[in-house]
Amino acid sequence: MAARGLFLSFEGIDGAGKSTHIDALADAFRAAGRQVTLTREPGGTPLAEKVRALALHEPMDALTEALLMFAARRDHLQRVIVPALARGDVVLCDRFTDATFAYQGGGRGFDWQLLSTLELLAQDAVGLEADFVQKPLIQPDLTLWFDVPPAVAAERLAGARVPDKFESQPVAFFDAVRAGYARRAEGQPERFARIDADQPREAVATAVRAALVDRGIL
Ligand SMILES: Nc1ncnc2c1ncn2[C@@H]1O[C@H](COP(=O)(O)OP(=O)(O)O)[C@@H](O)[C@H]1O
Ligand SMILES: Cc1cn([C@H]2C[C@H](O)[C@@H](COP(=O)(O)OP(=O)(O)O)O2)c(=O)[nH]c1=O
Repeated sequence: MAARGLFLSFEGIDGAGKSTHIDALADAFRAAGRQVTLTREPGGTPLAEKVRALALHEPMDALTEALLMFAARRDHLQRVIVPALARGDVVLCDRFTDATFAYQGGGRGFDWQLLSTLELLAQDAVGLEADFVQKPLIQPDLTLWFDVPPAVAAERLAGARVPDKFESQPVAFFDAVRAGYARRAEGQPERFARIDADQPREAVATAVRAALVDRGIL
């Protein structure tokens, strides 16, 4: 029988350094004999990638943004994440629902309770043919939160790439996004591993591995 699927998400403000560590982690899981599905949000399916292009570049109000994120997420769950977990893959997802709470909730100030309602609707296992999922709400097994002061992240991003709609926000926006992540982590401490990302790359990589080893995942 295939190993049980494992769902890991990677979170943090833009420039925290999460993308830097995902490929190495994928290699570590493959070396341990696991099949890996690497994916991202918003995105991961043709439909969701179209939503990504809109959400990252078009101005819109926070409700429209939140609805688009959850619509993209449901398509992503149906077409990629749930089938991969059913096969027994390790799913490494660059951002998931915590980003909606942090960016649309924390950053843009959208109603937290309403986001929780949308989360229940979009991630309801019923209708996703996920018989193997015991919980009604599909969530990552573990979320690695790369936590870094916004000023440090901004310095890393300066000149690194052309900023999208979110990346060009002021530091105060990212203070609010970071507070959104902290609120989510406080609410679900067993699902979150906070990684101190304000360290050199090697130290961050060591902290990431330690978080997985401590939980018996690697
Ligand atoms: N620990 C680190 N110290 C300094 N720079 C880093 C560190 N980790 C990543 N970077 C650099 O910071 C930038 C943003 O990293 P990236 O992994 O793309 O962040 P994210 O995916 O969280 O937005 C990249 O140029 C990357 O090379
Ligand atoms: C998943 C998600 C991302 N976002 C934002 C956070 C990021 O600024 C942006 C895209 O994330 P990301 O893939 O990290 O950007 P990049 O490829 O440039 O590293 O979308 C939301 O606002 N809400 C969401 O639900």
